[in-house]
Amino acid sequence: MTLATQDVRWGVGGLPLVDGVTLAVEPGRTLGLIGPNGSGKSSLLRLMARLRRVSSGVITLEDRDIASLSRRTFARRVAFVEQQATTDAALTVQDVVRLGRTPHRGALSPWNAADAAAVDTALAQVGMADRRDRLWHSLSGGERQRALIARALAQCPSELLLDEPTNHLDIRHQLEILALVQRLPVTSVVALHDLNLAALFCDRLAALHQGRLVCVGTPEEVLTPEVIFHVFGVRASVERSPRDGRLQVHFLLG
Ligand SMILES: Nc1ncnc2c1ncn2[C@@H]1O[C@H](COP(=O)(O)OP(=O)(O)OP(=O)(O)O)[C@@H](O)[C@H]1O
Repeated sequence: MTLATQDVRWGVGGLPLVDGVTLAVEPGRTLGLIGPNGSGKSSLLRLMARLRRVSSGVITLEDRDIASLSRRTFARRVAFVEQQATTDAALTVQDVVRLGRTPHRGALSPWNAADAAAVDTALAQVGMADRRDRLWHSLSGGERQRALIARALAQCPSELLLDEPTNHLDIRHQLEILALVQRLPVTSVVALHDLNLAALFCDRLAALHQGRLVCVGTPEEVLTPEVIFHVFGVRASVERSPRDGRLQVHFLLG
């Protein structure tokens, strides 16, 4: 396992917001975090990204407590694309993506061919190469999202954490970005609201409810009408598409 959480708890003012979560992500696979608003997905990702410290329990990367790793070692391995991340409006797309190279460069080392290649590849992967000179403030919400994903990819991480990466994206870019994440030889943890996209692109899913892990397994195991009702309070039927055999969640109204 590359990234794993063991009985992780975190809360504010005595209120548990992540409550005893034990999870492991298999190398190279994509784990989807699903759950309603406020169920703890972002909080868990922020703990895994070391932006917060666990109150108890441990998060490990290759069996080492992430709290014991140097900042640089951690940043060379793990990239995080936050929800609603902001950046300096005076920067260009290219400037922002170049920031992803920071963990790989010494304070005095010059920008080199490997840095440039990583930035070029990342921009191409998210379809932003033609907008590399655009100023941040001139970008649409979806273009910003793609630029932030490119910054994470330029970091060349072995673990990629994504909080609602498809939030601002049109359907083509939603499909392209998630297909890219699935295809990349990195271990990914992705918070997603769209259950059909989660079923399409994640190898395993973890369902959170009120900070607790309710169910973890393959999309078939997790996306059952019972789990969907328990977690989201919504009635659904789950079928296999006669066209391609993929799992499809239909929400039942009324
Ligand atoms: N710093 C904080 N102080 C107080 N409460 C917080 C803090 N951070 C998160 N919370 C609360 O913790 C709960 C979990 O929030 P979190 O953002 O992890 O949920 P989420 O599953 O990512 O939700 P969403 O789907 O809306 O993004 C929410 O009730 C939120 O208000």
